[in-house]
Amino acid sequence: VAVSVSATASHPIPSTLWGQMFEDISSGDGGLYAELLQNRAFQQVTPNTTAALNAWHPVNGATLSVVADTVPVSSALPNSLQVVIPAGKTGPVGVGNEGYWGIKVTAGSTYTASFHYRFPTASAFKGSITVGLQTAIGHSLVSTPVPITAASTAWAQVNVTLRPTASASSTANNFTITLDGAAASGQTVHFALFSLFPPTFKNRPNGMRVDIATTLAEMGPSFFRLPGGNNLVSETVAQRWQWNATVGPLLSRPGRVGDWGYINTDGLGLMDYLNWCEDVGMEAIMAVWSGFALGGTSVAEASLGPYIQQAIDQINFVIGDPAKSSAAALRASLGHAAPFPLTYVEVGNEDFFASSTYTYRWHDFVTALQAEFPNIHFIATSNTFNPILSPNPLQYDVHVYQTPTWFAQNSFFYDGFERNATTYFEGEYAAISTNSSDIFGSPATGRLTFPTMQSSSGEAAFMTGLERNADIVFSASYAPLLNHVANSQWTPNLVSFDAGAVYPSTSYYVQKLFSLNRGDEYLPSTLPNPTGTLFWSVVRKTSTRQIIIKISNTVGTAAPVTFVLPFRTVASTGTAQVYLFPFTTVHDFDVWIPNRC
Ligand SMILES: [NH3+][C@H]1C[C@H](O)[C@@H](O)[C@@H]1CO
Repeated sequence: VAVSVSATASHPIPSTLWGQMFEDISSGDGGLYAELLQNRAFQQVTPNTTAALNAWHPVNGATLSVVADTVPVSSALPNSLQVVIPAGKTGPVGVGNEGYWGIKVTAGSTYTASFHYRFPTASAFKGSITVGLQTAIGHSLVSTPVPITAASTAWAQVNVTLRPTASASSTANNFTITLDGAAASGQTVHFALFSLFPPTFKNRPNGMRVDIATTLAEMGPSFFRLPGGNNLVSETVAQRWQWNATVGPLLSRPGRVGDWGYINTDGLGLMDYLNWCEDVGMEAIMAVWSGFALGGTSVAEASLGPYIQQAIDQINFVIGDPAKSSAAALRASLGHAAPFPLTYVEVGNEDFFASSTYTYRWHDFVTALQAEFPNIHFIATSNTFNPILSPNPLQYDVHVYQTPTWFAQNSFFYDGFERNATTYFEGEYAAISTNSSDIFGSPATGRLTFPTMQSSSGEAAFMTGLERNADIVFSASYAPLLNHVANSQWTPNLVSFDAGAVYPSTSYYVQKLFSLNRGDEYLPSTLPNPTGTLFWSVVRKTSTRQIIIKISNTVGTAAPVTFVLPFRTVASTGTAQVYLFPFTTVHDFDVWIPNRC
C-alpha cells in the first residue's frame, strides 16, 4: 500500500496525550509503594482473629495476637501486636513478616526498619531486640540488636538500618523481630506500625520501589490518573477514598478497606502521589469522589454538602493558597508550599453505573467546584451525552475493554465524533479477552492473563486513531497499569511484578513506543482501511522537524507499505524502532530513505 503524506498539519497533538492510569489494584501496597512489610500496622483488622495476623508468624514459639491496645500508638492505629515470650524457651523468640509474597534482599542495599514498642506492664526488665532479615529457613542475612527497657509502659520508636552483605538467593525471606528466649522469658511486649523500606525512587521518603518506578518513568508519561477507578469509589460511602486520611505522618493514616479485596495502608497517599508525579514530570489527573458508592448508594442531593466540601479541600490541597486554605497550608507544612500543576479533575469514576443521580451529583459538584477553581477542567464519567448534564461537560472519560480484534477494527472510533468543543480522555482501555461474548470472563473463557502480541498490536492500531483524533482526544491511558502476579484482582495489566522483579508486557512496549515518539502536530495521510490489518499515523515534531510514522500490523504476516513524503529535503537515513515477536523488547534499525527528489 502507498501512503501519501500531507506537509500541512491538520491539528496539534496535546502534550498530555500519553500517560498512565493508576489505582491500588494489587499495584500500590506491595507494589509501586516501596513498603516491604504486609499488614505493617494491623489497620482495619478485627483484633483477636487469625486474619488480623495476616503475613505475620511466630518465631520459635512466641504467642502472637492482635489486640485493641488500651494505650494505642495513635488514634488512627488502635491495634497492636502482642508478643508473649513463653517460659522455658532458649534462643531467639519473636515474630516474622513474610512481606508481600516475599521480600527481596540485595547485598549492599540499605534497608530502613522501624517499629514502635511498649511494655504493657512496667518492670526492671532490660534486654535487646534483634532486628533482622533471614531466609524462610532461618538463615540470617543481616541482623542488628537494639536495647529495650520495660522501665515504662510508654511507646518508644526504634529506627535501624540493615545492610546485608550477601543477597538472598530467592525472595522467600522474612523480616524478624526477636528477643532472647531465656532472658525475656515471660515478657509481654506490644508492637505497632512496623516498617521496612528498601532504597526508594529518587530517595523519596515513604517513596516508590525503584525497579517498578523506573519502568514506569521510562515510558515518559505526561499524566498520572489517580486514585481510581473503583478504588476511589468503593462499595460504601464510608469506605470511599478520602484524601485527608492519606496525608501526614503514617501514625495518622488509619488505612481503609479498599475496593479490590484487601486493606489499603494509604501509605501511598495524596502527597506521595503528587511527589511521584513531580519526580517523573507528570501532571495528575485527579479524581474526586462524586457521591456514589458501587454497592448502589447515591448520596441524596440535600446531603452532598460535606462531600463537595471534601472535594474542595482535596483540590485546595493540590493547588490552593496556604494563606487562604487550611488544606493548602497542610500541603505547605508537608514540604510543598508551591501548588502542584493540575488542569483536570475527574468527577467520580464510571458514573454510568448511576446515571440517574449523576445529573444532580455532577451539577452540584461542578457548580461548586468550578466557582472555587475557575481554571480547572472537570471531566464527566457518565456515558457521553447520556444523560444530558448541566453544566455541559467539555471533557468526558471514555473507558473501553474489548477484544484484540475490536481494537484492530476500531481505530476509527473517534473519527465520527462530532467536533462540538467536547474533548475526550480515553482514561481506560485494553484488549482483555479473545471472547467477544464474555469480555470480563476468566482465562478459561478467553480472558487474557497477560497482554499478547495480538492484543498489543490491536491496541497500537487503536492508538494510531487516537493520534489522528488528537484534536478531540487529549489524554489516553491503558488500564490497569500494574499488578502483583501473586495477588491479582484483574488481568491483563500493563506491567506485572513480584517481590523480586518487574515484568513489562508487550502492551508496555507499545505504550512506550508511542509515548517516547511523540509529535506535536498531526500530518494527514492516506487513511488506512478501517477493516484492514495495517494502521498508521504520521506526526511531526516541530522542534526537530522529525517526521514520525507509527505503523501497526495486526496480523502475523508481513505487508509492504510505502510512505510518500512531500518534502524536498529529507535526510538519507532514519531510525526504525521495531517491536515484533519473538523480540522481548524494541529493536532499533537504521533505515535508508530511497527515491529522494
Ligand atoms: N472495571 C475497571 C473500571 C474501573 O474504573 C477500574 O477500577 C477497573 C479496572 O481498571
